[in-house]
Amino acid sequence: MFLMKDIVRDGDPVLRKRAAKVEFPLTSEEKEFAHKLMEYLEVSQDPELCKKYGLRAGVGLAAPQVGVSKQMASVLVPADEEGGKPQFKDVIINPVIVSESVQYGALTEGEGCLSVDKDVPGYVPRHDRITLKYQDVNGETHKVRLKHYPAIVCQHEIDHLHGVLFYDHINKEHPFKAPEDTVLFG
Ligand SMILES: O=CN(O)C[C@@H](CC1CCCC1)C(=O)N1NCCC[C@H]1C(=O)Nc1ccccn1
Ligand code: NI
Repeated sequence: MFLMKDIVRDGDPVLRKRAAKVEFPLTSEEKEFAHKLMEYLEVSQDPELCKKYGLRAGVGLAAPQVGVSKQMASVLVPADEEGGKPQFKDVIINPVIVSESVQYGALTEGEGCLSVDKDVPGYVPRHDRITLKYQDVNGETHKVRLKHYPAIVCQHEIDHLHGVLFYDHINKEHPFKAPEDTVLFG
């Protein structure tokens, strides 16, 4: 199981590389790796296990964050209300945003990253709605329309696969200035 010691931190060049496309069928090692990417999120979102293993709870984890420069990331966006099913849950492989809203969305409290230990305050403007195409571990292609928080999370993960970190998007002069009619939420 991945632990915090396995998570690569900002400054390591692997976080600034463009990750390689994944070929199908996946090797058994790649299948196991994809499972571990999701397992981290599941364990970290369980308060007891999170504490037991000293994890930082996360809703996404990209392969480069554990030193693997491959186009693969796990996303687990919890249900809005207790006990509901997750808003989005899958390991997205070779993801491509095929269309995106003109309108921006941003988390009111800004973003963080398991690979960035410092706080970087400011809005991270992203597309409020996206159409995402990706392959799952079985090589099945999915095309999903996401909006608001799930869309933000997937864009944060896809950025990692392109060597981009959240604070690259923060306006240096006016960190809490967002583009016109940005949807602020969270
Ligand atoms: O690339 C992936 N990462 O860097 C993990 C990040 C991904 C999110 C950051 C903003 C959008 C995607 C992550 O999850 N976090 N960032 C740092 C600490 C907090 C943590 C978080 O938001 N946790 C959380 C939220 C709701 C429910 C449970 N846990
Ligand atoms: Ni991150």
